[in-house]
Amino acid sequence: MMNDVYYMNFALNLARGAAGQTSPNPVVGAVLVKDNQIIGMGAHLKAGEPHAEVHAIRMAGEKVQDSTLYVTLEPCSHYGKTPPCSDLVIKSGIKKVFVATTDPNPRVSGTGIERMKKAGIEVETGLLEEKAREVNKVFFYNIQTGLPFVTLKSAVSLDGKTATVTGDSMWITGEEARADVHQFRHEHDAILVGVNTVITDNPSLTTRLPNGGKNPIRIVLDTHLRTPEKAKIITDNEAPTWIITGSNADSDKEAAFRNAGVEIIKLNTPSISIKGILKVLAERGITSLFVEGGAEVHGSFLKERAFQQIITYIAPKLIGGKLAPASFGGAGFDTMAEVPGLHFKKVDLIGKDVRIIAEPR
Ligand SMILES: Nc1c(/N=C/[C@H](O)[C@H](O)[C@H](O)COP(=O)(O)O)[nH]c(=O)[nH]c1=O
Repeated sequence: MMNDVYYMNFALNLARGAAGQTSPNPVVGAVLVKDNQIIGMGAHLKAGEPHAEVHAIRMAGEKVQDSTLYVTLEPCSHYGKTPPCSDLVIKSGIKKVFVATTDPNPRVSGTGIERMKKAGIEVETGLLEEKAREVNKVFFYNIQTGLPFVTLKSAVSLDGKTATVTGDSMWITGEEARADVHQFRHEHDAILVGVNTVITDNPSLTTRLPNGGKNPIRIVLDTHLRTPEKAKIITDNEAPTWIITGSNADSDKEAAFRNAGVEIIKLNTPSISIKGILKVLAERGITSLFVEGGAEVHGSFLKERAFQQIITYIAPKLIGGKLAPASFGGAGFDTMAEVPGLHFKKVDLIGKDVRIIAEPR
């Protein structure tokens, strides 16, 4: 006899499977059960396509009558690109619904549940709520703030260095850790680096997972438009590239980049503020941002406390050198009292390296 937690975990795994595919929508999983048999399952796979509940109900067919639905997010009650799922649940004759967590959108939160209860369906909320919120932390943050969820990523030696004193950094972490990064690239709408990283590493910033994956939009913070015209991210046509510049950037170079299909976002201020660009990116539909550095960029995000999680890969190596760069540059803080506190959310061994996922307290 499988229990309710088992079925909701199954629905959460279905939701997680579509991570990186559904933006700007959340990931959602649904499982239909009758007489302790799974009769239907589904996940929301892409914005604009059917929701998880629709797939599960279609799979169940007429068996859906008097079944129990386990769904990781409250069934919608508004007409988006598809009709409301709460109406479909009612029409299908489902007799009980477990909802892991309610919709974070204050405008619709609880209305889907109310509608199903009014129709005589037994509804229980909160089963594995913590896990359900974690799996959609990007969506929840973006709905509630209107800003992109920001992840900072760095790869350091055990003594916190990102390169030797001569700038050599290939490689600090091993193949497994470097491959692990690509899953996060796949799951974020955009990836951001500073122009110094483009100049020193000439990265492609694309997602190379064994079975493909979605390339994030590539964003370069480049106040004075110093990005090399021959850089991979300008010439490879693998993914869109946006360069964010200050108001004094050289407009001749701008034209050359525009001709290469690069989007130039020229701010009306000479310098770049992180909070300012997050608003600009939100207006352009970016709901999640993966920041790969370098140190100056990380230092700016830290100073403005403009991040929601930090992913750090630590290699079992000691680079040393007083002048070797660390992962956070910039002015830093004068006193420990100013230093933002974090908490370690997840610690894993990835190959020979440690991966720590931390969040602001
Ligand atoms: N030097 C290291 C890293 N270095 C990361 C670089 O800053 C840059 O993001 C990479 O060169 C990415 O290149 P591409 O986009 O894959 O072509 N990143 C890592 O995780 N480990 C390291 O040892």
